[in-house]
Amino acid sequence: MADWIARTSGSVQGRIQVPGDKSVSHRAIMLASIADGTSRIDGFLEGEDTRATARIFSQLGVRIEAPSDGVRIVHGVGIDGLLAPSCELDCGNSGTAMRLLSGLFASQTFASTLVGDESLSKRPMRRVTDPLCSMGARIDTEAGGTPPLHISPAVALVGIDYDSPVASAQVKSAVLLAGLRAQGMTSVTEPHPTRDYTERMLRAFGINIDYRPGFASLKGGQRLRATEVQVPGDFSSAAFAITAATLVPGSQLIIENVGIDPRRTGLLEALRLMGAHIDIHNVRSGPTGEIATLLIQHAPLHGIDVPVTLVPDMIDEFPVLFAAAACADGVTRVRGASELRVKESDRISAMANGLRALGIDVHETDDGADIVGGNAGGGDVDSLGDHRIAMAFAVLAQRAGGDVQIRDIDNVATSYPSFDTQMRGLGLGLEAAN
Ligand SMILES: O=C(O)C1=C[C@@H](OP(=O)(O)O)[C@@H](O)[C@H](O)C1
Ligand SMILES: C=C(OP(=O)(O)O)C(=O)O
Repeated sequence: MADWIARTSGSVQGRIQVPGDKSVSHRAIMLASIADGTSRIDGFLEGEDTRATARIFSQLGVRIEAPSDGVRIVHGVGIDGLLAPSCELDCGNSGTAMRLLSGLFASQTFASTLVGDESLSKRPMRRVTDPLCSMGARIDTEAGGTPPLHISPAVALVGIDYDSPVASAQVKSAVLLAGLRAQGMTSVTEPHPTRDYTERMLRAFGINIDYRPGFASLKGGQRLRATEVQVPGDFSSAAFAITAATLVPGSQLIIENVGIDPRRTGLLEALRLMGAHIDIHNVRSGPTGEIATLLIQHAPLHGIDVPVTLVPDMIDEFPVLFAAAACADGVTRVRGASELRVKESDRISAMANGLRALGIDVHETDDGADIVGGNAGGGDVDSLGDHRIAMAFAVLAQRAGGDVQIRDIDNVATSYPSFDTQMRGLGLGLEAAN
């Protein structure tokens, strides 16, 4: 189990591109694998989560070439061409992989078992198995609704008009992917619009799909056509450098080629409400939403009540928002974010405990926290094996009064393997502990 030591260094300076978007990379492999023909993916995230998805399709008979870093050539086998697996399919740490694949495999005529690591094995799966089973799928979980998922060969799925109780792109995507091979129409309505990459990318792969914010609908029985996918930089990875540059005096940072879809960039809004200086330049449209260059300068922050409507748009960015709040003047209140308790770790407690270990006052609630900005000191924090908790504390340490030891950082490789090298290149104080 590896640790980091992170500490204040100089200002954050430079120009970077962050690795490819994780959500788009997962979907690109999945859709290209079940398409007719050969697809090319550029900018693929070379992370453990997305590589796990690619490995699963290789185990189902899809030939996937990796001629160079970030490139995949996927020889699609068609929607009915996947082969029965001869082993359990390992989704690693990835909720996205397990939930989306449960939808895709629910309609297959072979049995499959989806397993995950210790963290994924604790995450709730009924949010996907309930709607899938009401379409006719047969999926068994552990007693508490947790993995492994044992998916029985499908008889015939029927379309569903699903009113999702949770704002989750993973739930929406699982139902839509099952709908590809279901009889009739499959529709999903969400309580709050979430990222629409599945919808956009299905359309790019030739599927006739109707969608608008908070709603998507498609007819079963269509086939996918191979295409080229250009994966944008992952805003959720950019979030760490954005926050570091905001927090450290004298910083000036440029991040190029980042996806700025509004369903992903709630953190920009929240940081701006707190006083951040972030400019967006060179906006252009791409197949998965707008892409831009971000220019960030240091600015002193003040506490805010994070608007509840922003929560789904920044769902993966709360760990680093907590870090920003710890350095802000006054109290930052987060509410309506109970989903954070069922991510790779319970992200509310993980952040609250770590912040307290550094001397920051935090009051937890069921669905959020009040973070009292102050002067963080050095100390020892446990990431609980959660990539985003580890990276958030690496950012906060740049403003701490002493060394911060961050425990259990290996899982950073799931989403951002080059994080430490890239951050050191920008001037952050971050090294492996021995
Ligand atoms: O669809 C996706 O790619 C994702 C959706 C979000 O999860 P939920 O659907 O559980 O909100 C997000 O937290 C996750 O990192 C990726
Ligand atoms: C929650 C995350 O991913 P997943 O749900 O795919 O594990 C994340 O990357 O922060």
